[in-house]
Amino acid sequence: MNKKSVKDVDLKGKRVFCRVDFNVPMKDGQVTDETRIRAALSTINYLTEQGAKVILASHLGRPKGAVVEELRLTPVAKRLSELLGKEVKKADEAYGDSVKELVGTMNEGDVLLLENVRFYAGEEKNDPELAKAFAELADVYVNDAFGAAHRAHASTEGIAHHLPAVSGLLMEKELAVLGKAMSNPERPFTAIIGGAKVKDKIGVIENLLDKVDNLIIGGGLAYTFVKAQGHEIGKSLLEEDKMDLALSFIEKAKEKGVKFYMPVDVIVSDDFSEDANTKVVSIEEIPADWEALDIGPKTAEIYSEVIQNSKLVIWNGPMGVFELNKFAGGTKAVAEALAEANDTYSVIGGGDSAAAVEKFHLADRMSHISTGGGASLEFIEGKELPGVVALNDK
Ligand SMILES: Nc1ncnc2c1ncn2[C@@H]1O[C@H](COP(=O)(O)OP(=O)(O)O)[C@@H](O)[C@H]1O
Ligand SMILES: O=C(OP(=O)(O)O)[C@H](O)COP(=O)(O)O
Repeated sequence: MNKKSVKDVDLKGKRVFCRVDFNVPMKDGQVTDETRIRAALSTINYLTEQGAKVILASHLGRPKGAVVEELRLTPVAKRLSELLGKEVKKADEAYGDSVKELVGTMNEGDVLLLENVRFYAGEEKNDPELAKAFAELADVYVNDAFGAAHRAHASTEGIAHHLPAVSGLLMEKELAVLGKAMSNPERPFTAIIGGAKVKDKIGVIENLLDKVDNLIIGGGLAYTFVKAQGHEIGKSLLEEDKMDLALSFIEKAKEKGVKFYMPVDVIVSDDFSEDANTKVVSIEEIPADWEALDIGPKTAEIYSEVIQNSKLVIWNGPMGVFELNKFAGGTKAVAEALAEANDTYSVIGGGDSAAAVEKFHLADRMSHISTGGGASLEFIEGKELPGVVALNDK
């Protein structure tokens, strides 16, 4: 990476404003998935070991510029403190005199977590005044929030214009892993794109066709392609205005010699529920009143074989509605194939894909689970991430 990292600056005794992505799932005031907190530990430990005074900042949820009690970061500070094995002070604000006072009492190696930066309207607007107010708290800015790097906000972008600005270790790792995957991929290189956000993912497919050897389409995304080829898809997910684009991708794949895999069979259902009637049908035989909610067993077998024969696989988006056990088989088969493919480097991106892998207890058998869904997609699409662009060049 051509951006400076925490390893390139002197941190001893410095006040460091470190933006992290602690946007974690919570229930009844408890953190229910701490993946993102754990992922930030290496940077936080590095900063404290170097003798920095560590001021952490994060958003949580989408409070839209107002204080929302359930979105305070207090439970996160508690969990972080347990994981670090040391006290983490928690501020009730994210800038201003009370925070300055707290920072003034910090010793080298101390850790302070600011309040949710999205309690202030200026955060998402990238208000220069708020960016300046954040910057006044510190001597150095570190961005370790890969999951929010696609947002140009006051704490992810604006602040970087006021202080020496470097990446954290997680940010560096995410960019290195994804950068390697996209620029110098081991081959055969396979991308698996599924899920339900058809609009968001169309751009990714276009860019991927220039890079991959195999492109596998699954999940709700598949049926726009199936319909575009003239087949009945019943009530399956469809983005009608993307059908021409879908066809153009199939053509582009042919021109580029990319093998394009689509489901050959699917599990159809007469209702979107666990007690619905289901059956396996070939892709040409989806009944008009039914909805395809998972790939079928033949498709799962074909996809698994492609995975086993790949050296690098990027997977974003489940193959079916894995939240319901009846439609989890395709996603599970893909996750298992990735887990068993020992020679395959596997990169999982996207909140639901990561959750699926967790659900099947296969997370530790993947090579890299990205902390960013939207961010990893935008990176793979070839877009520049504002939170990275704003950092100092090496
Ligand atoms: N055939 C399908 N029909 C409807 N929804 C689907 C289908 N396959 C997968 N999904 C849904 O897609 C959602 C995940 O999509 P998406 O948000 O695009 O993935 P990710 O978060 O991994 O990027 C899941 O909730 C899953 O139930
Ligand atoms: O959870 C996040 O994004 P993701 O679900 O795409 O991984 C990030 O914390 C960014 O959050 P945002 O999409 O509210 O800006």
